[in-house]
Amino acid sequence: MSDTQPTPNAQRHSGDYDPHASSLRGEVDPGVMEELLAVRGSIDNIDATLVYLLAERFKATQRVGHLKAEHALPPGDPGREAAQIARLRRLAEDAQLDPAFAEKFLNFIISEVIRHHQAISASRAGDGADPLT
Ligand SMILES: C=C(O[C@@H]1C=C(C(=O)O)C=C[C@H]1O)C(=O)O
Repeated sequence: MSDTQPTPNAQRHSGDYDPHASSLRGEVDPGVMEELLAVRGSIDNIDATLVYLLAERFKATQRVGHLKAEHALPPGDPGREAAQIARLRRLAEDAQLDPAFAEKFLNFIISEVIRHHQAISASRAGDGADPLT
């Protein structure tokens, strides 16, 4: 990359991350290690993308949290969640991803979102609780 090009966020904020860090050094054939590192480069790119996607999703759900608190709506919406989970399970099947994993992953995220919504609502109610935002 030339000096005049802006550095992508993923590289700018990677700190002292060593993409070659491994406990396998010296134990693996150098050719195998080379291939492993090439694949790990893709894994690192995917992980960085996941972080950015999750950050955007949480920005959106925080807006929903404030809207719900403002209008005294409950933090969770089980009807919406059931529809989301059914949809994600179908998408996972199409993508050859384990649907049970997709469901568990979405439930994990949603439970964190609901926790945030509860905190937003509590802080609006003036009970001194810190919002998790
Ligand atoms: C974001 C919302 O709040 C909760 C979180 C959801 C999510 O993370 O997708 C979905 C439903 C709600 O339980 C919402 O109601 O849309």
